[in-house]
Amino acid sequence: MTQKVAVLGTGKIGEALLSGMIGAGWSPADLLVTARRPERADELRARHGVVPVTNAEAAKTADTLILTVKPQDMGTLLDELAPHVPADRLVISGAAGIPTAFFEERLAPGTPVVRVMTNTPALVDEAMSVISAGTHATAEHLAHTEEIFGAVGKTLRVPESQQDACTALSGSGPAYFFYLVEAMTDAGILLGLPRDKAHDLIVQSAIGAAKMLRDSGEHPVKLRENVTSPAGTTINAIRELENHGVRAALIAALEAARDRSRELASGTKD
Ligand SMILES: NC(=O)C1=CN([C@@H]2O[C@H](COP(=O)(O)OP(=O)(O)OC[C@H]3O[C@@H](n4cnc5c(N)ncnc54)[C@H](O)[C@@H]3O)[C@@H](O)[C@H]2O)C=CC1
Ligand SMILES: O=C(O)[C@@H]1CCC=N1
Repeated sequence: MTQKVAVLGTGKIGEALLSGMIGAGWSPADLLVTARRPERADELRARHGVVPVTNAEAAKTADTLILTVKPQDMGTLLDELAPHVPADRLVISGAAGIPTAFFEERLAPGTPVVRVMTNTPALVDEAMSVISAGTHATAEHLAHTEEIFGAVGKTLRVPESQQDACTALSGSGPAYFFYLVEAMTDAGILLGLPRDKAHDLIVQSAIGAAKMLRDSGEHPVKLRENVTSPAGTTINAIRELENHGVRAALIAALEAARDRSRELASGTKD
């Protein structure tokens, strides 16, 4: 039997996932989508050939439901879905903060729930998706979730107690790198480079550094030491980063993101 997968609330993350799944060989005819606005549903059908349905239809028809609405919209979506979701459906949440218990309390007893935190590099099949089982999710449900999210990048299983930390690290992680690139490009302007050239230099340096981090097997400290010549340029920059507390700022920033993820657990906090 064909496995139908529905993405409910198909915004940025939902569409990235769909696109990756189709690229990995899923048939668009087996992918159902829901959207709040009819124009958005039409756009998704035109772009990907997927099948727009209502939330209730998705709940009745699909074997796997992937919920990708904002955490603050999850309670309303679940109120709408709960009467229609049979207990043998796999429900995957892609929302920040919301624990699997939130879904289990609102859906039929025994419904398997898996929580996933992915990130926007899903758009280029380089996502990091972190996966945790709820009370009733089996090894098979986790494997199916890995198959879906494996279409857009890497996956890692973690205990649900680590999800808020992972959200701070990899869920929000791309934003920190974009922020760094933005700030370093400004520095290039200060040093007299045209913006487009500064941007290209930084982006290629970021790609090179990311590949070395992933492929060299070296610790980041060693990689940084290799750049840092005695009495050279880099150590002067590093001293300024330390003087300005950048390491402490990053630690505090990620702690704040983790705390916000915890706050979102109720599914109502604006
Ligand atoms: N943007 C990011 O970097 C990441 C986001 N997430 C999580 O993914 C989820 C989605 O985030 P985005 O894609 O950025 O948001 P988004 O706002 O682009 O997409 C959410 C979509 O859900 C739709 N929606 C809301 N209520 C609905 C309903 N009842 N029925 C049908 N559609 C409904 C909205 O119209 C919107 O198109 C969030 O829970 C977020 O925490 C996870 C990892 C990374
Ligand atoms: O900022 C957010 O809440 C979402 C979750 C992780 C990345 N973006």
